[in-house]
Amino acid sequence: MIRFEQVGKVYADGTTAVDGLSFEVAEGELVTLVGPSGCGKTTTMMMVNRLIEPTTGRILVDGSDIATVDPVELRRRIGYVIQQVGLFPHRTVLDNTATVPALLGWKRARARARAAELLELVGLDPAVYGGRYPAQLSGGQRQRVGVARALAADPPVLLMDEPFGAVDPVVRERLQNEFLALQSAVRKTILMVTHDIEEAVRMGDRIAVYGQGRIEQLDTPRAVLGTPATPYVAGFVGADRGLKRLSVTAVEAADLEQPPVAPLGESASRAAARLRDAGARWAVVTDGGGALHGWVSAGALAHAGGRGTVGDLARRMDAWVPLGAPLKQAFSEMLQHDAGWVAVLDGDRFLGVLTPARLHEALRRSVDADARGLARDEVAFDSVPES
Ligand SMILES: Nc1ncnc2c1ncn2[C@@H]1O[C@H](COP(=O)(O)OP(=O)(O)OP(=O)(O)O)[C@@H](O)[C@H]1O
Repeated sequence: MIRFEQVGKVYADGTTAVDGLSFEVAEGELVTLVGPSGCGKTTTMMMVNRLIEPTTGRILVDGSDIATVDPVELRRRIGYVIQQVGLFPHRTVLDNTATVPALLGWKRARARARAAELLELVGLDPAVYGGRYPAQLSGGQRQRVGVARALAADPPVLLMDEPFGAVDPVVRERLQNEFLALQSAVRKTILMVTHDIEEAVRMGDRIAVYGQGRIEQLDTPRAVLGTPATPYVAGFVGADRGLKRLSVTAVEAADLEQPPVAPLGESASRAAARLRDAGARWAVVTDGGGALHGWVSAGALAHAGGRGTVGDLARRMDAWVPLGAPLKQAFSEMLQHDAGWVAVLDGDRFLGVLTPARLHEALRRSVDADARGLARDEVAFDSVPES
């Protein structure tokens, strides 16, 4: 846990970088600090590992006032990931990753084994990359090594300053997703600085939106996008904040449509008759246990001339998302597979489909629910006026 109590920093030349900061990052929580250049984000973060000393107030890490902890000792308990990564150029990837365990006095074999494990965790095969030097890696690979190194000594707290800033947007999104998956396993307490609101929304359990030297709003991404606390925050999150909500609004069971379902073994003629009666143009195909197999069109069933089973005519269904995935992922699957709907699964069990109309509905209900302080399932489908 990291706790700021009335923390301020005035630099020697009289610049007030931050003033009266009081907030907490709970254990296992990831808080993103976002705001324009020069608003005090980096100063805030660097005070936590005492690379910068506050002029007023105090900061507690896991209950102890860090002013009373030896800075070197403190930094060993706090992983630090920075944009320039800061790998040692003349040390191999494995040795770079093992830096902190080595400083902590671990035996060489143990430190290297731990480093190899961490490289594996961030998606770098230690047998391939462990012996390379930083210059022999791509930008994205270097960033992964930076993350592996910060995690190597298993510190409870991580500070990340624009950790994915130096790579192109595609690699950045992949690294962000990988890091989120990693975080759901390791549950570190994290402060992450970014100037990119998209990144803040995607990564943060909560977002602190900075104005000049102070926090204007500290809340969940949904709340910041849905009900910005001040005109400044509204301006900062942008006019397209409705679109950004796609990233933070989950697919729920109530959003789904239930098309006809045909099991693999059903005869084509029976399925054709059912679809005709239902006026449906296609059906979802499941195996005997309710798992998604694919889909079949009414046309294909009708043309089969009464022969064969649904399984003979079924096509693959690649557009699917797990229940709870962000709406953005569902939308992206639709576009990528040029599909008019995506299947939604719980494990491999088919639950229903999300159509563009239902996606739009889910988004509008979520906006309405936030505005009224309700859960989404408390907002009736027809309560949202057509825009
Ligand atoms: N050593 C220093 N001496 C004087 N002023 C400083 C010093 N370091 C930072 N500042 C000033 O403090 C303010 C906050 O800087 P800080 O680096 O914390 O901002 P930031 O939000 O991280 O910005 P960026 O997104 O550009 O990195 C700025 O006005 C900056 O010019």
